[in-house]
Amino acid sequence: MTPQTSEHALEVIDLKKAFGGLVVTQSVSLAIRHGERRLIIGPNGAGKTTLFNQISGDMRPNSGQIKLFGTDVTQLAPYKRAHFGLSRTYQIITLFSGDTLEHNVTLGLLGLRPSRWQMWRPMSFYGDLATEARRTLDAVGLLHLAEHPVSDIAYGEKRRVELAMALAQKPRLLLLDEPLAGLSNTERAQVKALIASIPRETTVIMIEHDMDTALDLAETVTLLNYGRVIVDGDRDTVIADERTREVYLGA
Ligand SMILES: Nc1ncnc2c1ncn2[C@@H]1O[C@H](COP(=O)(O)OP(=O)(O)OP(=O)(O)O)[C@@H](O)[C@H]1O
Repeated sequence: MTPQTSEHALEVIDLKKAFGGLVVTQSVSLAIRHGERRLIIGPNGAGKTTLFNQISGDMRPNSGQIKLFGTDVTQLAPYKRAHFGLSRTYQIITLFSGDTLEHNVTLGLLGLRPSRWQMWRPMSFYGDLATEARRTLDAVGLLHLAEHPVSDIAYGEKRRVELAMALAQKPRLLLLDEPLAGLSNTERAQVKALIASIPRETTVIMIEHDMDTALDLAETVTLLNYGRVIVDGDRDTVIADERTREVYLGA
């Protein structure tokens, strides 16, 4: 398939998804430009993660279309979408806790390679990947912990490892699912700075409940409720909108 050019990094067109009788994505359409910083907000259960799952290919919609950089990827498996430059983090940390940070990042990088991880092979076999993994850890200020098991490090540090793994793939489109959840103020500031430093070549879509922090990072905002887009547009307009206050801020 030849990737097409488009002014949009992502287009979601009339997407629908139901779990049995529960409709969680109701005719959702979105258009996100190259380099845009989009925040997705909405109450618990609004369907934010389910929308991400469909964009990443972890879940298939019942109907509708998803286009990455102008190419319809609706029927493609997640790893094929990754080839278009899509990368994501999950709401729940997905690292292997018994393994070292370096090993985890190496595994993440390996996801892009045709070869597969062989447990009996020494790390040195994956020389270039291990070097890249260490560079990745250095970029998020965690190189000194490279040899430590993930179970030894703080929650905020795990979040940074996860983010670093996603960034190491040099994504063109990055989906961040609640990257600030459960962090202390210090950790929040660190992760926020890391997100702010993501280059413009990467389009960023972020789900986040912590509006105080996340709004600074966003240019545009989409408010979801009961699986529907309620308000969509530039940040200040969405925040000032009556419907946002009704749904999200409870005013
Ligand atoms: N695999 C599934 N099977 C059945 N129902 C599901 C499944 N995944 C999500 N749901 C339901 O879909 C609805 C939307 O869930 P989703 O996690 O997308 O919401 P959310 O906006 O991300 O919420 P939160 O802010 O709490 O993370 C919820 O009612 C949830 O229980």
